Amino acid sequence: MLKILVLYYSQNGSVLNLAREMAKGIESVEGCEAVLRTVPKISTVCEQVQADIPSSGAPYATMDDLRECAALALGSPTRFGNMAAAMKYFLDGSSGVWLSGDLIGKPAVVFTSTSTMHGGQESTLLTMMLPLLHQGMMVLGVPFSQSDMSHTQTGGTPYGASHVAGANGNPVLSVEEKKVAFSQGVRLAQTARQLEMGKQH
Ligand SMILES: Cc1cc2nc3c(=O)[nH]c(=O)nc-3n(C[C@H](O)[C@H](O)[C@H](O)COP(=O)(O)O)c2cc1C
Repeated sequence: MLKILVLYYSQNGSVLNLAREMAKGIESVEGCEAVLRTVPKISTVCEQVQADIPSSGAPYATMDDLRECAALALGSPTRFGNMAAAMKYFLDGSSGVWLSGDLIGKPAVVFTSTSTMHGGQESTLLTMMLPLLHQGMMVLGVPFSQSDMSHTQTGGTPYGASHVAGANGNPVLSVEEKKVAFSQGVRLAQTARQLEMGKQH
């Protein structure tokens, strides 16, 4: 089984729902398993620590999850046009993985959620790609052959799946947002599989 890491941060469930659709897409590809992981909140109060295991939801990711994955789907809410600090903090701790080169040549995708339509989805998605490129990953987008991309009235971008949650933070995905996220999971898993098969020859 190829383990594909779906690493996300979500406060109100929007990015979590995208992660779940992505995982369904991954698991629809034969031989691929989605491993859902999250990261803890961070605090400006340095003394404050969280339990090692969250009280509910996906377990916290470790650096070994990163090292051992065959591919990575990385999701974060948009915070002022960028990824959330909690995800950035986790990635900033991955220099050991960078030194080992364990992510070089592995495929990756990114996804996000915003409250507003023009609130920075593209800037978040594009900047989330940067640490992955430094890690040597091969970043995939969403092609317009995915027909929902041309019809969506909410989320779904060529840079990655997305959701527009609105002012009240509604985490329920539109049909198109679900389909774009699912298809991105499929594309990631199929690419990981093809790369794996190439190694075996
Ligand atoms: C500190 C902060 C900054 C935010 N910045 C933006 C932003 O730049 N653009 C935007 O449209 N929404 C912004 N939002 C809203 C979130 O991106 C949005 O509610 C998202 O759907 C949350 O995802 P989640 O439900 O997975 O936590 C911000 C929210 C917070 C708390």
